[in-house]
Amino acid sequence: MTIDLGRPAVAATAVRKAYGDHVVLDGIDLDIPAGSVFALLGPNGAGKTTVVQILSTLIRADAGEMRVAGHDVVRDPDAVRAAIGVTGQFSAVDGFLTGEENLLLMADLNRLPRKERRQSAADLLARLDLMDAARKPAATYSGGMRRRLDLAMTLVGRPRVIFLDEPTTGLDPRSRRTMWEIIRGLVNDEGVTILLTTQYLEEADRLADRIAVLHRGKLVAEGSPEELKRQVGGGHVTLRFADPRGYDHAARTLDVVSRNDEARTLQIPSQGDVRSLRALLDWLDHTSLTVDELQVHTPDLDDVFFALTGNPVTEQEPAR
Ligand SMILES: Nc1ncnc2c1ncn2[C@@H]1O[C@H](COP(=O)(O)OP(=O)(O)OP(=O)(O)O)[C@@H](O)[C@H]1O
Repeated sequence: MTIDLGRPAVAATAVRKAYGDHVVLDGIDLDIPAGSVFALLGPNGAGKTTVVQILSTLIRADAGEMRVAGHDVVRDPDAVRAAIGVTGQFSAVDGFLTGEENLLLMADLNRLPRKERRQSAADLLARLDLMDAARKPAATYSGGMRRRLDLAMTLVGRPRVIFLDEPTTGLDPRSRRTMWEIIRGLVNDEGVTILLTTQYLEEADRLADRIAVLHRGKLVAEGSPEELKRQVGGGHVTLRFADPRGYDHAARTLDVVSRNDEARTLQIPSQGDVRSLRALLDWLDHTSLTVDELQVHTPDLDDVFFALTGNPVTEQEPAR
């Protein structure tokens, strides 16, 4: 597999798409270096799937220049299709076939040499943690297993650029973590480029080298996870105190972002990292204050949207 590290795997400028007078994408620019993970973050209806559909040649933009894996999306869609893999919210998995049969079928469709097909299927089943279920019908798979099989099917064609549309939406935390490990492994081991869409800041944070936030048809922020979190802030620890004296003392001494005198709770800014939590716990120990409850709140999509747009997350009404 060729790895063109540093060269853009996806380069798009001024991409526009409207449905009637619904402007879904209002001039979007993307520049994704090969061998990196890029996360497009936004709530329901923000236009994330539309971006994936346009870049993967499934639908046409109204305007804009787009190149994927070096090929022009409009003028050379076949070359783009040959270089990419897409897994979306609607899976290509056939429930009547076993995991292995689904992969062999895909190998067939991708015209893999006959003697490589079984090996390719076996390798992918191992890599995607599906060995135990290889001979079971996909209809019996859990949501996480189905997503992994779907991704395995995409990998049969050895794509250089992979679009993952909300790869973990609806999965339980354990399946989500397994998926994250697999995605990160793909980038580290094979140098593929991944554009993933997500509604979860935590997912973008864990996986992406760069994150862009989509809001009302425009990218309202772009940067590394650290840059974005710095911009957003929003992390805090909530402390609930057992008695009013302790509460008053803490309220006077700590750096408090908000307080609720009735519930005797204080919110202290914190990114939730071990060092600042330890410092806070040490201080509580030292002062012998009794805390009934401690809750850590790490920034999420709500915080991102509030910080960047002044609006809470709602289903996105596209620009008109
Ligand atoms: N074929 C279509 N005809 C009309 N409107 C459409 C069509 N496809 C998408 N839209 C609208 O475009 C907007 C963006 O949709 P899109 O699916 O790209 O959002 P999304 O960010 O992927 O959201 P979700 O997380 O719900 O998938 C929505 O308002 C949607 O209703």
